[in-house]
Amino acid sequence: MKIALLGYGKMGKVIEKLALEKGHSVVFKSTIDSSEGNFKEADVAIEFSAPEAAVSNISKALEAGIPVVSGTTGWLARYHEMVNLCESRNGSFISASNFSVGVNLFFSINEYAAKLMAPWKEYDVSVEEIHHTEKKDAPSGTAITMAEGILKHSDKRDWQLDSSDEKSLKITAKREEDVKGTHTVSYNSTIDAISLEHVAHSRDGFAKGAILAAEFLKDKKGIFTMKDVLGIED
Ligand SMILES: NC(=O)c1ccc[n+]([C@@H]2O[C@H](COP(=O)([O-])OP(=O)(O)OC[C@H]3O[C@@H](n4cnc5c(N)ncnc54)[C@H](O)[C@@H]3O)[C@@H](O)[C@H]2O)c1
Ligand SMILES: O=C(O)C1=N[C@H](C(=O)O)CCC1
Repeated sequence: MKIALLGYGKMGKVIEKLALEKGHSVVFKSTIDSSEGNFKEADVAIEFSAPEAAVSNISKALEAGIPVVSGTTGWLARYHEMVNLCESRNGSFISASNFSVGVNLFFSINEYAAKLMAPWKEYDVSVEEIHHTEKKDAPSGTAITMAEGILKHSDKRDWQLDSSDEKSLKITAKREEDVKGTHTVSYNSTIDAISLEHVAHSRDGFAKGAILAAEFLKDKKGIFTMKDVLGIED
């Protein structure tokens, strides 16, 4: 598979290493200042750039007829525009807040726990995420996906960063040197506490999942999710 890497920072570099180990090739790499290689030759584009760059990168690839796997977070208020563009071009698109297999299993565990906990009103639920200090967006896309999973089964009205309003699901975002990504959902009562946590030890899980998504998407048309890629039921 010939890959175009749109964004060649921490994630682009790990994806390149693991893709080459799997026998794929990287025919194009772009950063904010430069681009090299042949974009149009790619079978698939893997986009991990920056919140302000994602829409332009994804649009360029869809307009060129190249299937797009996008991992960039912090731009999803414009997700529907990319869905519309993909549909109008009969293209192929997967976006995920987190491509790691473990996190996608964790998303299902999180929803199951939220459903189980729903009748037990003495427990207050909250989400915490910790990432490295270079991260541009807060809360993380993963924390937002987790919050959306909890809200499906909860009386809370919405999620809010650092909220003290008890009608909102509180998300706390912490930034610490070199943390790859830690997500915790906690249920606290005056009697006890239950927490579920996912800890990423490296960026390899995100990169492996993005390559799996690219392999899945390469010869398909339409809009897919990581649940489709991994065969996880709703
Ligand atoms: N979905 C996931 O599994 C997952 C995992 C890790 C990171 N991320 C997200 O992916 C994004 C990138 O993460 P990172 O750690 O690689 O960041 P990074 O800052 O290390 O790298 C970003 C790269 O994008 C480039 N870039 C910026 N604007 C660009 C543009 N207009 N065109 C092309 N390239 C551009 C930068 O030059 C840089 O090379 C972030 O939004 C992060 O939150 C998602
Ligand atoms: O390093 C990052 O930035 C990460 N971003 C994603 C998010 O916002 O959830 C996934 C985890 C790593």
